[in-house]
Amino acid sequence: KLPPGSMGLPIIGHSLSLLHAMRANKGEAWFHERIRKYGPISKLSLFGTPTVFLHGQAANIFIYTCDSKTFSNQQPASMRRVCGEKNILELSGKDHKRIRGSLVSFLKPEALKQYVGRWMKLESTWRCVGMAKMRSTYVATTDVMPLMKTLTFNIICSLIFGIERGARRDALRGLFQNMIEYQTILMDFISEKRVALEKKWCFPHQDLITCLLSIRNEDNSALLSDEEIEDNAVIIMIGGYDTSSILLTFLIRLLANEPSIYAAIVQEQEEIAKSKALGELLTWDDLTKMCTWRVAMETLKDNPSWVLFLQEGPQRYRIWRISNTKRVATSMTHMDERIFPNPSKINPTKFEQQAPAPPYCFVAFRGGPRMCPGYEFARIETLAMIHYLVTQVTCKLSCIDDSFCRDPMPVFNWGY
Ligand code: HEM
Repeated sequence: KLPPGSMGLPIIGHSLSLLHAMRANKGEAWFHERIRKYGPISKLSLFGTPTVFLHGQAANIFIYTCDSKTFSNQQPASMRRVCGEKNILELSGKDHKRIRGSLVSFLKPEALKQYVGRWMKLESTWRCVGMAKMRSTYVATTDVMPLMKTLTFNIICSLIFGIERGARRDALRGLFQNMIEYQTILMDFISEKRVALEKKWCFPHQDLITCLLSIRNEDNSALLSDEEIEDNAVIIMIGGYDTSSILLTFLIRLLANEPSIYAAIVQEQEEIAKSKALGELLTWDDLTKMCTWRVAMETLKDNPSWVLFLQEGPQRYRIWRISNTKRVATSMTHMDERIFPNPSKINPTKFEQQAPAPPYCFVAFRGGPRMCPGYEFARIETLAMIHYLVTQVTCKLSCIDDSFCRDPMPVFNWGY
């Protein structure tokens, strides 16, 4: 039996109050209040659909490991139109395993290690966006989010297409706003790279596209179709661009707000910089030594940047007898006192001092068979960026208002 009020107003349900809370960046308080009133599992009506609210480690394990008949990972129709039917988020079973295996063969640490030097040449990226010019003691914070977007876009272009500068990359950035044209240019890239591979003008692990084109079945036929490569290059661009730029923006905001954390990070990064000869690049070993990633994890704990859409599969999920379950909140475990004591206090040593969090409780990168395959790439990208940032410029907030709202991704009120 449902507690009175748990479903909200007829038709509207709780949509307006949740939207209002999210826009005011009080979404978390809204969810806490719900847990307090109705417990960790409750039913509500959101955006015209009956919805289940689940909270806790067991709920996360269930959501992240159940089969696609219970919940499918399908994205909303608008997202499907943009990313195509063959993108990894839409797939399940053998197809999901095949595509994921191909992506992971390029994104796993052993593979990334070979490219770390190339990608870590971020100084050139900084120069491209005029960062080097800002060697003063002051960065205009209104520029942080767009700047991070430019930088992460450039890096992801290097990862997917192997292009590091030039008019073609600039054109891609403009086209990314218009997906149809972007997809056309992507198909051109796939054809060009196929020819380049045949003529041995490039090597198979040069970039993501050459890697995916080179993976073969036992009979030497291609493992992935062009459509699969195209759709997954789009999803990597979307998955690895907004998320990383949002993480970096939150991290820079944190450094500007927390002088002691900032000082510790500057000290760590300057020691690494001093140990290098002039022009020597960061290495994989440098990155693994950096405690700065713990601060990034704390930032992600507070601000997960991914919205998860799940849909009920053909087999109805009977416990709650919900006919059309649409959205599930999973990151509330980050704020659970019993799992992360004093959860909203940013303390980078927390991950060091405490026993590791129980599985499926820190879920900024999800968990289980669909856990983010870009985790290691996001880690090296973030660390390299912060290394160059704190050793070259000083971060200060230039305005008092550093608030943001969720739409549903974070939108920084001072950012655009
Ligand atoms: C701070 C950075 C990042 C965060 C917080 C993040 C977070 C996530 C999360 C929560 C998921 C699960 C989505 C779901 O449940 O449907 C996911 C999936 C995924 N992410 Fe990331 N991600 C980040 C960076 C990246 C990067 C850099 C790449 C690629 C280079 C990437 C590629 C993907 C892909 C392909 C999936 C789908 C995996 C699958 O369905 O098997 N992500 N990510």
